[in-house]
Amino acid sequence: MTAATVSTRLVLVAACALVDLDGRILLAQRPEGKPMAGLWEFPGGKVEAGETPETTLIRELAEELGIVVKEDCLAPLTFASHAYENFHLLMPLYICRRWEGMVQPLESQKLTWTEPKKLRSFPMPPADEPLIPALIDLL
Ligand SMILES: Nc1nc2c([nH]c(=O)n2[C@H]2C[C@H](O)[C@@H](COP(=O)(O)OP(=O)(O)OP(=O)(O)O)O2)c(=O)[nH]1
Repeated sequence: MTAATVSTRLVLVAACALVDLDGRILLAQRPEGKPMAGLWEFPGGKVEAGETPETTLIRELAEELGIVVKEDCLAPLTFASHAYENFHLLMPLYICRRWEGMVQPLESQKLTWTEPKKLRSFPMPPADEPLIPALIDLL
């Protein structure tokens, strides 16, 4: 089997950098018991059958944070393409500056708002590190 035919599972995850009025970004800590527990990530989740990345984010942001986001408030910024051991992650990253409701940790996850230039002080999944310069440039 050549490298080109080795099968790897492609997992599509939609993620969102929520940006507040001070230009800070929301990170959520992955809970104990999950892979990469303790690392800080952008809210989001796997795109399920029948969903678009935008509808996934609208669902996940409501479930995880209790906020209502409209599709036209989700702006694509960049994406991650990263080979994990068991799957290949393809993760579009959106920016959202406008939502309804107060951000709450509905899944008992720790949340933090951080300035873009301090993002590197939070341990993040390896797929996320290449995304940081795009956020610093934008904000
Ligand atoms: N939401 C999010 N997921 C990320 C980021 N970076 C990164 O590598 N991931 C990975 C972690 C997971 O393997 C996958 C997200 O899927 P998920 O949140 O539905 O998966 P999970 O492991 O928490 O839980 P499960 O649904 O598989 O039980 O993408 C990120 O910044 N945000």
